Amino acid sequence: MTLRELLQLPSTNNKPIITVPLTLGPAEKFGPFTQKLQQQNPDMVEWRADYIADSFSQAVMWQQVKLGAQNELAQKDVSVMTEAKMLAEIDNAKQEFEANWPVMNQQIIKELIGTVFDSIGEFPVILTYRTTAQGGQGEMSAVEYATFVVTALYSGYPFAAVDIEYSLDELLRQKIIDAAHKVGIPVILSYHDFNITPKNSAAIILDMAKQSADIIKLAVMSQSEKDTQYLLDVTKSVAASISQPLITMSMGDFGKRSRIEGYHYGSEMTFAVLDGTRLSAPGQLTVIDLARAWQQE
Ligand SMILES: O=C1C[C@@](O)(C(=O)O)C[C@@H](O)[C@@H]1O
Repeated sequence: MTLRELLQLPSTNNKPIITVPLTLGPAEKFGPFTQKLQQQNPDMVEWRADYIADSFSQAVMWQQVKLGAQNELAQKDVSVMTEAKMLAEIDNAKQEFEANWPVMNQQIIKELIGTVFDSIGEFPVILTYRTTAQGGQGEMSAVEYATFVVTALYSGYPFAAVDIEYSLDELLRQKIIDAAHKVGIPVILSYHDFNITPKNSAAIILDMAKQSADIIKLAVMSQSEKDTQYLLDVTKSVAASISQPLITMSMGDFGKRSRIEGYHYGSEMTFAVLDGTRLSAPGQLTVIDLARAWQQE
């Protein structure tokens, strides 16, 4: 089965799936992104939740509640004794907040996802949260991260796929895979190396293909034309020998070629940006650049 078929995307040409990362933070508006998205019309959007979700974490939300209560108190004209008593009460309220957090967290995550789906309309969405250790922006612990992703999967919103990193703790990884499969969402198992192109890239892909994931992705840093050609050759040599669709790319300037030509070697998706300022990985081209390069093939 091709990746297009698996993700139920219409097939308009023989080109790979173009996915645009959505990397908006909490203070940013969706409008300009949505407008460009509709103009440029890629196949999919990858919601990089790590750019925004931490702003709604338990610690951040408690700080907001606490600050609100403290500000209210500061405006009241109360004695030192009363103030001390009320401050102690705020601290007690923390326990109540913690007890209520799981339900609040579910509601917050659902609202956040609702905003994303409302903003990008009909475009299929890949859910990705990547921690700083995995090359992303997220600061959640592995457990918080897994809770976030599983909650998002169970939110009822129809994600087209979920992306998880191969380096994630195996038990947590399986928990996410099981949750995704329960609600019929395909899993992209990803491997990133932001420094080099590992010499054993083929073995890494074959190893990942043994896991119960539906799509395999490898993104590695290219430091030379040779690295990029190696990655393309590896892609060609393993794409047919694994049962899942494969996505590969060389990151960095040397790797740009792989984002254009990868599909000739068996990579079925390429990531591109709507404008040159919002890269989610080094070396990404714009959708317009990609189209131009394909016209010249
Ligand atoms: O895994 C990938 C590929 C990527 O790292 C790239 O190099 O284009 C960009 C990420 O947003 C995405 O999750």
